[in-house]
Amino acid sequence: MEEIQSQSENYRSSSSSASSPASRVPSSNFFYLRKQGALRQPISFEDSPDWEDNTDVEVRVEEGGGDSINTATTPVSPSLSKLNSGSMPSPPLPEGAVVARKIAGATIVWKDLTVTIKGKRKYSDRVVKSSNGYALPGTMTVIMGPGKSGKSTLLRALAGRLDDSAKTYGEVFVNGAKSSLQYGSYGFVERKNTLIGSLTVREFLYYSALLQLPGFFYQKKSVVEDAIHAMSLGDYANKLIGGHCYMKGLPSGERRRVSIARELVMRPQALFIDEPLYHLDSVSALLMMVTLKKLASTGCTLIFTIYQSSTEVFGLYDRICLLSNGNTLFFGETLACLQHFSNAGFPCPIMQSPSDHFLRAINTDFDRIITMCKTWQDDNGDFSNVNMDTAVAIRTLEETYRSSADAAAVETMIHRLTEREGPSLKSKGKASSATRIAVLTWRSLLIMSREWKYYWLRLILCMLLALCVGTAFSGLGHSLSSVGTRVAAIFVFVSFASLLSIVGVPAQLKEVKVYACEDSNQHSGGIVFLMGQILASFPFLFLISISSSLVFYFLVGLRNDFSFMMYFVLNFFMCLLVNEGLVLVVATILQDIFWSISTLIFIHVVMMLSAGYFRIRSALPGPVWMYPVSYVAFHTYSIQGLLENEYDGTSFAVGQVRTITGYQALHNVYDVSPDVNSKWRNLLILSLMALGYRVLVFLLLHFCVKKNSYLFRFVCCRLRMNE
Ligand SMILES: Nc1ncnc2c1ncn2[C@@H]1O[C@H](COP(=O)(O)OP(=O)(O)OP(=O)(O)O)[C@@H](O)[C@H]1O
Repeated sequence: MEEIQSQSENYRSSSSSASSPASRVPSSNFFYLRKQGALRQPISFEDSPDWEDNTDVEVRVEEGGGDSINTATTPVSPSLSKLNSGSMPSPPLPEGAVVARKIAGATIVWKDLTVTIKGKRKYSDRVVKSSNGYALPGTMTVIMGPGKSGKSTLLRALAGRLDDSAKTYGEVFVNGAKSSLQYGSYGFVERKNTLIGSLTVREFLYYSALLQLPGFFYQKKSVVEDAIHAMSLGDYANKLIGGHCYMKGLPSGERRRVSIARELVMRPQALFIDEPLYHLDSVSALLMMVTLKKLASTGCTLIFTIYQSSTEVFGLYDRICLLSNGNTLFFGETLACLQHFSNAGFPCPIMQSPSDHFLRAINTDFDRIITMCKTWQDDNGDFSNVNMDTAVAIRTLEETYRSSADAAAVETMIHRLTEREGPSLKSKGKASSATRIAVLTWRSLLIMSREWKYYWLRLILCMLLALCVGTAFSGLGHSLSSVGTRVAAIFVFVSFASLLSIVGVPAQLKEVKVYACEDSNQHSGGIVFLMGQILASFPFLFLISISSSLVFYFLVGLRNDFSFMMYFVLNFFMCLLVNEGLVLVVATILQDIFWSISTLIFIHVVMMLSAGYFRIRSALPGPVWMYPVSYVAFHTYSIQGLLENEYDGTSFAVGQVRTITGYQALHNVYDVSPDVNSKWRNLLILSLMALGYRVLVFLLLHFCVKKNSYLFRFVCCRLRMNE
């Protein structure tokens, strides 16, 4: 807490303006007065960076075990020492201090940046309109505005992460050059945390480092520890992210910091965060911002979006880009923004949070509330400090900014930052695909073994089902009259066990979400994910199939031969593998637990109906039920194979002299083939189906999740509505 206090003390002295110095701010605004004797140098346009060819990276001194990221091999980037020194005062050198290298941040400049989004029909498809601004190493630049003002879109445009439906016009410069950010040089943290609850913070970051970075396993430990320290997660490092029955999971603030730490293992020069304070209380928000401020002080360029923040948190920002409906209402230092509002006729009242004031002035949603409360307001005095229609206020602020010295100063700064190219940010090495498959397999194995709802619950349910079906159909004997009942037993066991596999949907869905997040940051790939997933699932599926098959097999009294029994186990294993693929396909498309489960139950019921038990397959109506449903239903091949395995080479006595083959005994009850190799053909079809579903999942991941297709957006849209 001491640390937080000392950092929050600093914020009061942390902002000064290039064009609107603190002297212009009313002295009554006590939050924004510079502390006497503060070490911070005011930033001015004379401080614009000079790119140096010097290969040394500035060093910073940290007390033992300090929370900085050591960047011993970080390549040089522009020396912006003067600007860097502007964000936080460096502490004096304590004795025995550990020398840590600073990260060479990236200078990001955007000029006349416009983003249009296809399909966004309301009013205009221009989501960001001619935005100008810059972010410097060692500083925190915040994109602020009401909901749907284009904050996330601008952030994505700067990071080069817009999806295909968006078009960007204008220029983005990285270190003075018109180029995009390369792999490893930047990190992007999405608004929603996608973490793995069954791993500890340290494990989660370690596996993430293994997926992201090339090199030996032991080398990743130090980057993970650095990321843990940088995000002040030391106390939580060995805690399970999702908790367990006797322990609650990580609080939301710590979860958010873990999401950020994941991006830090790459030691990025720039970090983009969409809403770091999303759903955080005021204490967690302040702790988050102080931690980010500390991270920025190591040299990293931080850009993030914020909807609203407390006064204390607001004071920590270096620069603010205020958006409303895609228009830039202000870009510059935080103090200057207050001055800008004052100049436009909307001074921030004393004791009111600047961010609340800004949003109050430019958020059109307030108009509705004011109208709604008109009568009450008349009786209780005016609770609005902006006595103007919001649309007019926005126009006034926009025009005031356009003609202000702040806008001119930003243009001058942009010109200076882009007139010479600095060192380009090189792409960092990636872990090889083989390493990634091995890491994902191991990680999935760990998750599957720890999350009891993944496979353990299914194992218990399948065992119980085998016991129930086995006892219900026990003592059948091997007479001709038992054929129909035996077919029923096999059908019930296979169909119901496959149906029970649906309990794995939530876990599968989580895996898909983690994949989507990792893939968007290029930490994973479709094939890598599928290989890891399928390899890790093998031992669990085999365990389920062998244990439940054996119970069922012996209780019902199927053929007493090892090879026939092993075929039964193998067939049931393949059946579970196909079903796993089907579950993955549905979960990938629908991305929602309720809809995935409902759809899967419906698919299973339809497949059971067409599997040839309720009505023999050859008698099913041709269109739909026969073609294609009965051919697509994996139940058909599995049950057919199992029955052929059970009755192949058998014969039944009919009367005194006549005998019939197993095939003849069966073919009136279930559609089987007289061919002796048919059971193996059915097994092959099942394995091809398992493969086919994986290929389908790969295509869906590639074209729907990754490319953010219309289908995927439609589904996401519907889910957002559900939320
Ligand atoms: N992929 C997309 N397809 C269609 N419209 C989009 C897409 N992305 C953003 N938009 C639209 O662009 C506008 C700005 O969205 P954006 O997410 O950038 O705003 P925001 O300021 O971050 O808002 P919020 O904080 O509410 O998410 C919104 O009207 C949104 O509906």
